[in-house]
Amino acid sequence: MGRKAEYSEKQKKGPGRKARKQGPPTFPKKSFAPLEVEDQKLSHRQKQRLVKRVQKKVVQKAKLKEKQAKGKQQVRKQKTYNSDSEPEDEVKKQQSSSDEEVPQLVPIPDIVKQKTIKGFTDENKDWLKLKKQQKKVLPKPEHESVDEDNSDEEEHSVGSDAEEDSEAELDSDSGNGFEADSDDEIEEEDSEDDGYDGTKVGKLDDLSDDDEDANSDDDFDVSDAETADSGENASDDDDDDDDDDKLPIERANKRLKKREAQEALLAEEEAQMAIDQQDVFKFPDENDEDESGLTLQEVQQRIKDVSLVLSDFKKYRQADRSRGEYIDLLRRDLCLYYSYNEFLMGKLMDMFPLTELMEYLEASEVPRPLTIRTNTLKTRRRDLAGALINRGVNLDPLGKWTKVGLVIFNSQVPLGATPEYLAGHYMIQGASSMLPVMALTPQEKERILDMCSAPGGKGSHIAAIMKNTGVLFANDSNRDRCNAIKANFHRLGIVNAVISCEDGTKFRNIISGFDRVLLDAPCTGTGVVSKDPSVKSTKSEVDVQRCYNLQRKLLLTAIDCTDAKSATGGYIVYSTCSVLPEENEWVIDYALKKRNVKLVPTGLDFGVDGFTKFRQHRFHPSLSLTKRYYPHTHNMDGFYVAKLKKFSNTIPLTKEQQEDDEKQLDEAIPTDQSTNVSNEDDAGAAEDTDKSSRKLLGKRAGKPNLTDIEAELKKKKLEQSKTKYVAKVFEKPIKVEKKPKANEPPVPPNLSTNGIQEKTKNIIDKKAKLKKNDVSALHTVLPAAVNGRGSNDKKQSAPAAQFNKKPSTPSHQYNKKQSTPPTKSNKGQKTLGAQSKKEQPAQLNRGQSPPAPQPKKDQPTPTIKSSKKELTPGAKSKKEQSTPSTQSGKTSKKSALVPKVKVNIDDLPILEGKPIKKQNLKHKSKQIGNLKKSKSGINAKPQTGNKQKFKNKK
Ligand SMILES: C[S@@+](CC[C@H](N)C(=O)[O-])C[C@H]1O[C@@H](n2cnc3c(N)ncnc32)[C@H](O)[C@@H]1O
Repeated sequence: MGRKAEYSEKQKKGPGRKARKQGPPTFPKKSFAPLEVEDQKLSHRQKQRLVKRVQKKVVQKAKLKEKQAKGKQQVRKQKTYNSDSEPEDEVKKQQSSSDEEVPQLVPIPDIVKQKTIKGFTDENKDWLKLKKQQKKVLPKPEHESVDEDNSDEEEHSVGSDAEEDSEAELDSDSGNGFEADSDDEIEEEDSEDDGYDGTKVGKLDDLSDDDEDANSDDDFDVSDAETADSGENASDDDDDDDDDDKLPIERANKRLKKREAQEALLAEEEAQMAIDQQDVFKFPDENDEDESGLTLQEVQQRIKDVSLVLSDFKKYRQADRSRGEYIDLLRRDLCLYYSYNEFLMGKLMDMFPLTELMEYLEASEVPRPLTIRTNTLKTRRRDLAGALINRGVNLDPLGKWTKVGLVIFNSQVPLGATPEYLAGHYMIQGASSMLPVMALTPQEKERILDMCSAPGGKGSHIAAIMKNTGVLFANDSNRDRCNAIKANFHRLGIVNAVISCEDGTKFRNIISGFDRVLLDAPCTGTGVVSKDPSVKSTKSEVDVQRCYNLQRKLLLTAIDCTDAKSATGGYIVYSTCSVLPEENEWVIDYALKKRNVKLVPTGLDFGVDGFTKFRQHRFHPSLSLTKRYYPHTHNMDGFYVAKLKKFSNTIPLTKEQQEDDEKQLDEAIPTDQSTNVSNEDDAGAAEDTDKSSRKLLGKRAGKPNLTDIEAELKKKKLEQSKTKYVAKVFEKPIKVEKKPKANEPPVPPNLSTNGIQEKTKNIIDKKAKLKKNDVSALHTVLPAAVNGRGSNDKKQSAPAAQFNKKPSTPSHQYNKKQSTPPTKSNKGQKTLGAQSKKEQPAQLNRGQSPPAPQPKKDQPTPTIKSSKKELTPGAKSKKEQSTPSTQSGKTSKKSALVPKVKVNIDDLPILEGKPIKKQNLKHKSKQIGNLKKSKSGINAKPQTGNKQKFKNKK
């Protein structure tokens, strides 16, 4: 029958050398467990080791138990603090899980490599080590060195029958289904040896549980010693097992961390106790005069303290102090610390919760990042960025929300003077300024109005999106700022724009039917405090009132200028750089009530929703569609954007209602206050207010309307300024203050006689005629004014008029002033009045326009000529009359006694007070020169001539 077939499978040889090379070794602990099962397969040596190991294990476990029993109580205490101290099983688990990491953490020392080169020549030389030296190394106290050397030795011992052993282990592995390869098994063997040899191994040798147990025996001693040394409590014992596989430095580190954690915990407890126990914050005494001597740090500390009290008022309050008192104190301190006025700080405190307020205030102290907008009419952002980077500008795209914005981190060149800037490749513009235009979503070929456009940042953005098609109307009421629009549009290559300089509130009478309107309204600028810190201390309630009234007027006009039936648009975007609800939500809420518009989403996917309520006020719920931007949340200036859609061109109000609205806006009184006024005052007073407000409207057309409060304030200011003015410059004339009866125009004292008044009137008439450039009339007029009182009249009445109107300084106002008085009186003035009437639709702007001052400029030239020709003969009489004028109505007799020169010098201060005209000044300085000469007795004759010239000229 032959021999029986041998079916028992041959032992698997396992992966060959090539396979061994692959992958890093892994050492799951279980792969070493089922040794009993595979007992028969163990080599003799292995069996010996196993026996040893089991013996040692028993001894070591007994020791361990003993130790644990001792330190149990202390360990428990420490467990709460020490997350690392865990039961033995867990420790083992941890160790086994950390096993895999160990080989990576501990590199094979060079010594080992050298040794392996000696002992082994195959690919295993890297990890197989000679065992010979083991005995020499064992006595070494240092764990690390022992570890290293040990490993070498044991590797060597394993290495001697590496192939066999590994194969045996692999078999066992395959039987258990674990993944360890032959290398792992060999390592395991080595580690076991280490354990038995009682050496501390810090790397591969620690991988098995048995080894840990074995090693822990020695380690206990060591760690005990260490614990004793460091004075640490017994809780460390728990970690000893865990620590076994760690280097001393790691163990020290662990202890340090533990200690730190404990200390932190204690500190926290202490702080909490201090808070709980402290007699919190002592409210400063009102009579305490140390207040003024507080340092900034002390103020800051007090802000913190009061904030703490307010955060848990019941707990920390001082019994006799109300919340209001704390809030007041906080407001004062915040004002002091951040340099705000109380009004604005109060507004901000109303808007933000305390913590957010602090963030807002802090953020407002820091300037926002510098940003630029690519002008897509001329370049692409990528190209621009490249060009600027080449110039040493460090930049980045501004954000995902914009395709044209770049943020500048730093620059070696001034960004307002690079060739790219000059070529119009970009506009320096705040990030927030791009938002309203994005919300407007301009379309090509549309008709768009930018109602308050200067200096043209947003306007030029609109034009760029329109790709220079359609028409952009860029309007601003300020002529100087209009020039800035012009300059920017030129630079940026905008060719589809019409720039106008009109009062926005009147724009509906000029042109309407726009597809879209952007109203970037004038505001208090409370959102741009970091740019203009003066806002913090200068803005008052009056400013806010004035702004929001103007804003409401402008918004209604913007809506009226929009065509609801526009095929592509019918949208209005309203924006401000203010964070105050009065200038934002209130304005929109007002427009929602007064016009056929509704709020639509802005299309901006970030920003805080607008308020639907603010303190006791409630707004239309759709106001949540509007967006707010803050420096502390969006790292951009405080800003507000709302988008309205006009759904009907009809105005849902009767004409009367509209007029009422207009009136109301012109009165510029917030509803609450107006009711107060009407309640408090009688009907007559109310009427008066009405009239005055209408007056204001007339005078101030095109300018922000004044509230009653504002008017009052202005009055006060005016009076103050008068006093100042009088004291400093016009002491003499004002002293004379013999004001004519109420209805009469003020007449200077020296002209108080009827005849002189008549002559004055005549002069005014004639001069009005002169403005018609009637030179022939001039020659007839001037002889009539020969006595020069006309000029004196002007001298004194002009300043009077001037300081009455002085507080409103802008040039357009000045021009207006010039045109206003003539309308009140005679014919010549009527002509002027007619002129000004013609110009009225754009009063502000026209007022600013150069033609208005021209007649005055022209005036002196012919006067001088004529004075030369015709006035010289009457010089004497002039002197006689003009002299007393300076002596404030005293008799001509006295004046006759006064030396001529002195009189004229006395006149000089009056000249100083006149409106500054360059021409006048020139002549005056000449005159002064001459007069001084004459005073010194030189050239007496020409002096009179000069003086007359001077007077006539005036
Ligand atoms: C916030 S700025 C406009 C900034 C501009 N949109 C930009 O992006 O460059 C407000 C402008 O409104 C102008 N303004 C003030 N009152 C106005 C009025 N009644 N009509 C038209 N413009 C007015 C101011 O001259 C100022 O230039």
